[in-house]
Amino acid sequence: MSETTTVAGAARRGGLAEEAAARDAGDRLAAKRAEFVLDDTVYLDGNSLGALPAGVPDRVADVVRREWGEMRIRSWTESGWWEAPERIGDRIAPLVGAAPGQVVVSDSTSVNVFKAVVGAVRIAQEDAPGRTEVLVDASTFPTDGYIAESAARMTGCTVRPVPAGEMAAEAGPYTAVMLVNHVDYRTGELADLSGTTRAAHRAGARVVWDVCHTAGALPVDLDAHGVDFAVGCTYKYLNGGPGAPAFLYVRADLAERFDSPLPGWNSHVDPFAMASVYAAGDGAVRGRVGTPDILSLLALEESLKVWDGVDIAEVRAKSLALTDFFVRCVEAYVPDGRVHVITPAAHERRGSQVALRCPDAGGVMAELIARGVVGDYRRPDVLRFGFTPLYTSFADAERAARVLAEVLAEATTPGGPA
Ligand SMILES: Cc1ncc(COP(=O)(O)O)c(C=O)c1O
Ligand SMILES: Nc1c(O)cccc1C(=O)C[C@H](N)C(=O)O
Repeated sequence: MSETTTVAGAARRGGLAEEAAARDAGDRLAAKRAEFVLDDTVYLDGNSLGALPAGVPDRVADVVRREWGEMRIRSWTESGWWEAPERIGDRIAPLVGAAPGQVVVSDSTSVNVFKAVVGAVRIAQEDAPGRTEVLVDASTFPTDGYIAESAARMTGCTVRPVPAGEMAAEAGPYTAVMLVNHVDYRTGELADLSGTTRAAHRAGARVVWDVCHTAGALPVDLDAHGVDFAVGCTYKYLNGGPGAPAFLYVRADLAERFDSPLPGWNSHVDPFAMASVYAAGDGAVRGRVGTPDILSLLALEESLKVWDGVDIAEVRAKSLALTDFFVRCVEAYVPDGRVHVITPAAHERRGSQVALRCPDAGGVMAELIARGVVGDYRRPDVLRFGFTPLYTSFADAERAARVLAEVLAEATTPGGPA
């Protein structure tokens, strides 16, 4: 590298580092970072596993020692364990634009995909028995595709993969259900929830949205858009912890018609009647199956306190500013042609991550992690950086791009990291 290039590079870096500092100083969400357990690492993997909210360890210890250790069985009633799936569902509801009573926290996202797809097909076929097609977005997270395939077989349907952007045009008289990922987990592309839902309904079909990558990252507005069913995980932007239970949304006016394919005793109208004949409970309760995972549920409940007083619209504004800024830093620092941004530039088509196509992405990410910048690698050639506005700073974005440029510069040097 010539001396002139080095000087020009330093000036550019200086400008962006100063801009990052100024933006952090004016960031109204900046104080939220102190509510998480973080270190000097630049953590850009909150779209896979959110960071630990600081209140969780003490709360979990209290649940284990006092509620379980001392109160034992009494806690099902006296500590509010039994109602936790609906209570915590109601805490998540405003974050995804749902009125109370429609969200239950239970099981994994995969299991909820099953409940939602079968439930939606049953409703669609009740309305029109000839509907035998399930459209699944072609670049779906794999679990949704696998489960849709099985759900389809069980309901006399077949699955047809269609790109998320073409779903609206592809829905027809045979379509029972469309299962769509709100954000493409690999590229970060945001699907058109409003238009696709409208198109599904125009065609007489039902729609199931997987909002794993948008819940807690941007306004989802499930009620406003008339979504039928939605599922989402709580361990990404909702910071519920590894394996935290997922949620299921069933629109209020469909609740009565939701015929769950997993009608466990917890979803019964009177579970402790221990009746031999099943009678579904009302509202969100219908989404339950068996005994809730109380330790994880209550850890999640504590995690959700970081959202007190937070406006999701403000989170979205910061997410877009962070991702715009990160892309600018990458373009300024990384030598031309070394990476290709595959996340759409248009705000209305972008989630809360930036994905870069890069040869030897696996080796590059390993080196980034070794240098304190944690993103993730998705095979074969994608570097993925998730931006969690509650704890990611503009300085983090600048440092991540700077370290990426260093790693890539060394990779082209004989004996360099990649
Ligand atoms: C879009 C999407 N759906 C589902 C899942 C996972 O589902 P589960 O929580 O059942 O592992 C993930 C991530 O793991 C995901 O990104
Ligand atoms: N759920 C995960 C897990 O149990 C282990 C490792 C990663 C995950 C993920 O969440 C992956 C994530 N859904 C993705 O978008 O790639």
